[in-house]
Amino acid sequence: MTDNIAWNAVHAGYGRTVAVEDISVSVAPGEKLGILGRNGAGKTTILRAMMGDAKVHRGTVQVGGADVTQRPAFQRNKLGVAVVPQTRDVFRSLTVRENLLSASADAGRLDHAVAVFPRLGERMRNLGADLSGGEQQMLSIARAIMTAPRFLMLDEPLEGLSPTVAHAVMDAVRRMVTDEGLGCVLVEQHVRTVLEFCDRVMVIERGRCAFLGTPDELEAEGTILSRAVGIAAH
Ligand SMILES: Nc1ncnc2c1ncn2[C@@H]1O[C@H](COP(=O)(O)OP(=O)(O)OP(=O)(O)O)[C@@H](O)[C@H]1O
Repeated sequence: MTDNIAWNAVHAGYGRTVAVEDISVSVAPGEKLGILGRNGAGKTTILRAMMGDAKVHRGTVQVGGADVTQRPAFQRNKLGVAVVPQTRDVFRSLTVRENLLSASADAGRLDHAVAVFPRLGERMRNLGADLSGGEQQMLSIARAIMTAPRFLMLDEPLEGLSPTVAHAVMDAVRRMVTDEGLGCVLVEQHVRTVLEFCDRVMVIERGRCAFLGTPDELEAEGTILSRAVGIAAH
């Protein structure tokens, strides 16, 4: 358990507002947790609470057994947690290479990032602004893995991507989970992708956990999916 990241009875939000309540879940190395819920349910806030970007009113967040609730945001990254935000974290005026090296100057990590996303290797001298949406998403994920995280949290990484590119992105993440033991938290609107990719799924409904279990258990429940996510189970 001490290798995990964990949310322990977390109430979190912005200023005095509480956006999520009583969230408890942990993710082990090599595990894939999906978070589903309607728009505004609180999914991003759960990721932000882990990164120190949302205020934790009650409860604690832990990385590798250490309570990081009161620690500054940059320290969470140092401890091995990275997030790929929904906004795609890419500098448009820098080349792909400069984008990667701005996340970490470690040239060895550059080789790793290109091995994960060979397409970026062909675009090293292109500006971030000149990349396709799919390439920008690959670069955003590649920037996150430059810091050699043990846990990667992805916020709606497939938004706006074609099915082929979405497949390539998820394949790359899957390889890192399998080959490197990366722990993964995936917030995604593509419900089928979450059910197929993840070992466990948490469903958030109006800021609270409505379900936590395996994809099979969730599909068996049926009504939660249609109520909290808006799709039929089958
Ligand atoms: N910076 C902020 N300041 C104040 N309230 C915020 C802020 N960010 C989000 N909220 C509010 O917190 C609640 C949860 O938002 P959150 O972004 O976590 O939901 P979400 O499930 O990720 O939604 P979406 O699927 O639309 O991205 C919403 O009511 C939202 O309006």
